[in-house]
Amino acid sequence: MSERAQSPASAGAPGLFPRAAREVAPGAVHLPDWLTASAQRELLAACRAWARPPAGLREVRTRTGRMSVRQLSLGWHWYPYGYARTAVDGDGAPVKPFPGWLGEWARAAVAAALPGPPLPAEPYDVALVNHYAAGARMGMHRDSDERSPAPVVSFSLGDACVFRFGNVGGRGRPWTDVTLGSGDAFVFGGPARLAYHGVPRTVPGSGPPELGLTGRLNVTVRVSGLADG
Ligand SMILES: O=C(O)CCC(=O)C(=O)O
Ligand SMILES: [Fe+2]
Repeated sequence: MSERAQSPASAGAPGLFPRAAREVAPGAVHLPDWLTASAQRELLAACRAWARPPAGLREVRTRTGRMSVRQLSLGWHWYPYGYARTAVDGDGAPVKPFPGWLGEWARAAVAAALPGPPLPAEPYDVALVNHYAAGARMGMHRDSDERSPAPVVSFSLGDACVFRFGNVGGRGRPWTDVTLGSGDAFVFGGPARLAYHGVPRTVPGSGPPELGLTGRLNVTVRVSGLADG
């Protein structure tokens, strides 16, 4: 992997000695400490505004039951198992817009994590925000409702978690467990784009106290591949 580029979000941070980027599987790269403390505060403030109704944080019911995370969407509303323009399994309100700056953060992370392939031609247009209270988890799944092969970019805030990154063949082993901490980014594209992954546990109380977040937030940024309008 080439030397790590600096993101707009981490450029110029004084005294920051980032842990090294790590390719967990071909196409899947962990970028520790990708967001500065101020970028984390900015993203958290945005999440708090997005979390409010209409089309705010909600419980998600899947085929197999209720998810323990609470979730909201931006750009397109994800529900099991598709995308809509309104919170069809929530309050029915129009989904909040996807902010351009978040797409720029995602593209910067992709450029650093996967320097070989060209950046996606289509703009990032969807984000899913998940809140993990103590005890919440996410089972092994694939992000397969998008029609674009563009890499998924995840940003984490607050409590650390175990992020389990598996394979494209099924929910089982082999997998690699990665600790995602506050400010970390994780990119999965190319041969890893449709790999199974999940969050078996978080570490309650492990987030940076000065951030003031209880639990864990994860924001995954995606290209829907769906037509506008
Ligand atoms: O919380 C995470 O780190 C992963 C979230 C995830 O896999 C998803 O939203 O599809
Ligand atoms: Fe996912």
